[in-house]
Amino acid sequence: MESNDADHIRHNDADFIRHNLAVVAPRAADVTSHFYALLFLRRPELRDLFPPAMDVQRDRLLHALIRIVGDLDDAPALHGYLGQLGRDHRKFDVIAEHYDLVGECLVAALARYSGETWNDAVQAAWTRAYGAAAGIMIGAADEDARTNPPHWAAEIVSHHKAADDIAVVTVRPDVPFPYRAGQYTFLETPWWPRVWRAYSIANAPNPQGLLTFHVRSVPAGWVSNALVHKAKPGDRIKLGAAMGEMVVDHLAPNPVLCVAGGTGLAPLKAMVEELAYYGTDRFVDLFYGASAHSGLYGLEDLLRLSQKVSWLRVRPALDDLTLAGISGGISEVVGEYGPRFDCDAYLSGPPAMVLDSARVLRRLGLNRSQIHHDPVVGAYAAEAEVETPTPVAAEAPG
Ligand SMILES: NC(=O)C1=CN([C@@H]2O[C@H](COP(=O)(O)OP(=O)(O)OC[C@H]3O[C@@H](n4cnc5c(N)ncnc54)[C@H](O)[C@@H]3O)[C@@H](O)[C@H]2O)C=CC1
Repeated sequence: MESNDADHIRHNDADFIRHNLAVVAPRAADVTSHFYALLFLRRPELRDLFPPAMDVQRDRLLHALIRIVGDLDDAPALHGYLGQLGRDHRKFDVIAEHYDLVGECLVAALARYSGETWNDAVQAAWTRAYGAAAGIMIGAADEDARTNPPHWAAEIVSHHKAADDIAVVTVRPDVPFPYRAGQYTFLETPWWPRVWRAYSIANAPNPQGLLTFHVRSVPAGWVSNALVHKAKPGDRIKLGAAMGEMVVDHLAPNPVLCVAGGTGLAPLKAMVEELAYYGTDRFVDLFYGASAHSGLYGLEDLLRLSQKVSWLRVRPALDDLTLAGISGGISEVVGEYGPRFDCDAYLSGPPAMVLDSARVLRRLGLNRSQIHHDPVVGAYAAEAEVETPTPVAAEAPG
């Protein structure tokens, strides 16, 4: 496949691609299955780069395509996303020479499910666009390789159960792992090679270089079950590069609203820690909801911190119980106790909670630019290892 160094996708090509993706959308699962079948037929050895079960992988490809097509008219966003994707693919041992074959298989799979709407113009548009996208991914991966390893090996240094199904796992990477509070990363465990799952880092960067993760085991969740029930100090895992744009500016003057649901607390806890570290003047109102009491496993630490500093207020809520005068689902609670109109809001928890809270905040008058959360599939696919959410306006890292 022809490779194109252009760092943008032509306007006309974008129209052809959008139209074609709408045509194949009802058969999207077949397109991705066919794509991988072609890829492994042509280069069987590439099968070893992927996990034994391909369902999550197929969804990730689809989400990535949807995200790319959604950003076709926004060159900086597209560039940023593709760069991140290129860097992230280093952890799968993907190298530049794989990209041409991937492009050929993708175009062949699209052609097969496009029926009579497929023609030379559509093929040329996909080929050029893929060449440009691959060029950006390869460039970002090469650049990253100058300073970073493809992944970070790390040792588990502590493991404790915060509840029957929740573990707080702390690891020490062998070499420094650069990240910002609020970001997430993908983890690979020794029990499930090639199966990477996203978790947010639950602490701010610290001089010891330790990273903590909050993991809830979900039914049939391979990685989460291994991390909660099998992992112990001394075990070794791998981490992909840090990703995500949900970071907080500790110098801004306006208040911060955090809405956490269950283990979605992790990135918000890291952000609060970072604000504490820099001695912020920002007022932080943290709503923390869970469906069951065990989901409030992080409450004690937060309350302790809120007693020490004047800028943090923590308001827990349980779905069916009144706690400190508050009860109900966390998005309703936020709606009722209302944020300040000039705040920056950070949301993290189950996808439905994030979307619901965002809707509530919009209704209360916050702009889109004031509301921050990870991509609605991306980080949350973390624990949704089996039921992958429907790809609405979504991306999945990897
Ligand atoms: N472990 C991690 O690093 C991270 C985890 N997450 C995600 O956070 C979620 C945590 O789940 P659990 O601990 O089981 O939380 P949970 O089931 O205890 O729910 C937490 C809160 O979300 C609200 N909620 C749940 N479903 C809702 C819905 N359909 N509409 C509106 N609100 C809803 C509940 O009212 C509750 O207040 C998982 O989806 C996980 O993938 C997100 C970011 C990081």
